[in-house]
Amino acid sequence: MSHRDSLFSAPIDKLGDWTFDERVAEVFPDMIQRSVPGYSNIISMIGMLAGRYVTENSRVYDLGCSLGAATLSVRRNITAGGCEILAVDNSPAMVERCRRHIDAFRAQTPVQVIEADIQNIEITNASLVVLNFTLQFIPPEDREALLAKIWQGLRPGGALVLSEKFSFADQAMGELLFDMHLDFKRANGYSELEISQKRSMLENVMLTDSVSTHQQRLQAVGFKHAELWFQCFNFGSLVAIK
Ligand SMILES: Nc1ncnc2c1ncn2[C@@H]1O[C@H](C[S@+](CC[C@H]([NH3+])C(=O)[O-])CC(=O)[O-])[C@@H](O)[C@H]1O
Ligand SMILES: O=C(O)C(=O)Cc1ccccc1
Repeated sequence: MSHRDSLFSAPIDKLGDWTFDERVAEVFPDMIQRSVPGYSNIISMIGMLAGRYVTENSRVYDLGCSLGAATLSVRRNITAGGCEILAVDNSPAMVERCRRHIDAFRAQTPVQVIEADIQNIEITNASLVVLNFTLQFIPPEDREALLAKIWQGLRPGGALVLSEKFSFADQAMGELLFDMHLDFKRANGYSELEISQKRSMLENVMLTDSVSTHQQRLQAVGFKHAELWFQCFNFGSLVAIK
């Protein structure tokens, strides 16, 4: 169903900034699987968290949903009744494919796929919010305001899953984990040229924080509990409870 990512295999003249356009959307499942260590584990474990945290008559928000992988995992695992999933992305190419992808499966819980900037939507009555590798694309100065809005929109006891690529304060550890990620990409068939062209396109667009920056920000907006529950190299996921 999904095509192999060879978008950056030939030399590109002028490398612009990264965008989630048609071409990226077309190969996205292959790209993310080969680029993000732990991705499929995180997707299936978001489903397990949904089984625990999604309560009757509440909403789930999948912010930066891409093709809806997290939404589908959540939907498969919801046992509570009267729930609704809102899957939001600002890339028209992703939203169009996400709708088709989700309509291909039947299930109880309805899903609304919304084309919007997650910074502009309203969040209410949420028992679970998923930011699966999306906050890293929001300008750093806007991240706290977005998390504050999520906190406001969560029910007491509700959960936020925040998965990100991390930076590290310790330079030696940062280099080791970064290099292990490079090895992971090489092992998945990416060439040095593909790796370096993609890195340069992401440079201005995807700005990473350390785990402790994420923890401090979550605490600052009001989350009582926040912990890293998964990590593979410089990628991982936190869960925060209101
Ligand atoms: N301001 C924004 N508003 C809405 N969407 C945005 C914004 N900025 C970026 N996006 C969207 O966030 C997604 C990030 S990918 C998420 C993977 C998915 N969660 C998954 O579980 O497969 C992660 C990655 O590619 O590393 C893209 O689809 C963007 O269009
Ligand atoms: O490929 C990388 O180096 C990444 O950091 C992850 C990624 C995966 C898919 C789109 C953009 C970034």
